[in-house]
Amino acid sequence: MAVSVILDIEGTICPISFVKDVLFPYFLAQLPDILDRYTYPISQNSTDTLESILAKFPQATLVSKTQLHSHIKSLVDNDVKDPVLKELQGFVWEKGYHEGQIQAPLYNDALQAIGTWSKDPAKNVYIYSSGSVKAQKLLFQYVKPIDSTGPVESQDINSQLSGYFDTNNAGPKIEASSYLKIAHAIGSDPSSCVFLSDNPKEVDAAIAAGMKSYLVVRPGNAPVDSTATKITSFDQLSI
Ligand SMILES: CSCCC(=O)C(=O)COP(=O)(O)O
Ligand SMILES: [Mg+2]
Repeated sequence: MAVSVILDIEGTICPISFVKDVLFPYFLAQLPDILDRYTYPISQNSTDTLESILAKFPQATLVSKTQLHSHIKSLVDNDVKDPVLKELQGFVWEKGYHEGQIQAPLYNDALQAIGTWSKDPAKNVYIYSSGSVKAQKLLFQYVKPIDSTGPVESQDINSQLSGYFDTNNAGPKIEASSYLKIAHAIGSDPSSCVFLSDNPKEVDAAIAAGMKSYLVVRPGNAPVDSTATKITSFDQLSI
């Protein structure tokens, strides 16, 4: 039976430091200029893509640039996996990736395994991240091996992936129902799915849905208390 491998991103295939030290600071640096483009309160009927995303933040925060900035910054500072923030971040990071300021460092074992699995007719690789589908596609368009030094040409590995899931199209990552939804969407029985993540609550939710799931432990990840089977490299998997 075909195996569907479903991968988390941050802390699983790329370091948390890439998100915290590169993506988030880039986003926060762009934010004041982006908020300057609009008049306040933010319109609920705008045809402008970014303004229509901003309009989804709580109404009370839309009254002034200062209040909206402070709300968004607090979500980022506290690493809140807020779907509206994640949608906005995808659009803001786009410029950084396209202009060559951002490249995504992927762990070598993950990069190699994705390449190998994608060539195997009995395996498909999917992504399930809190980052929006737009942000996921950008990240996989501008990949570099984690150990590369100096400027390297980005690799676009989107063709190796069979589908993308986020909290908008699948639901919260710590609920079993989201994993059942993904299995249904990709036409796989949960028992044929393997989910890999650094978050024990996500691993537990996938197992509760009937999937196999492993906790990925990477350098820089916070210590976790979990009874789930742990791996430190995708090389340790036999799937
Ligand atoms: C692909 S978007 C960048 C990462 C991000 O914003 C995020 O929240 C990642 O969370 P994950 O579910 O992949 O741990
Ligand atoms: Mg993660």
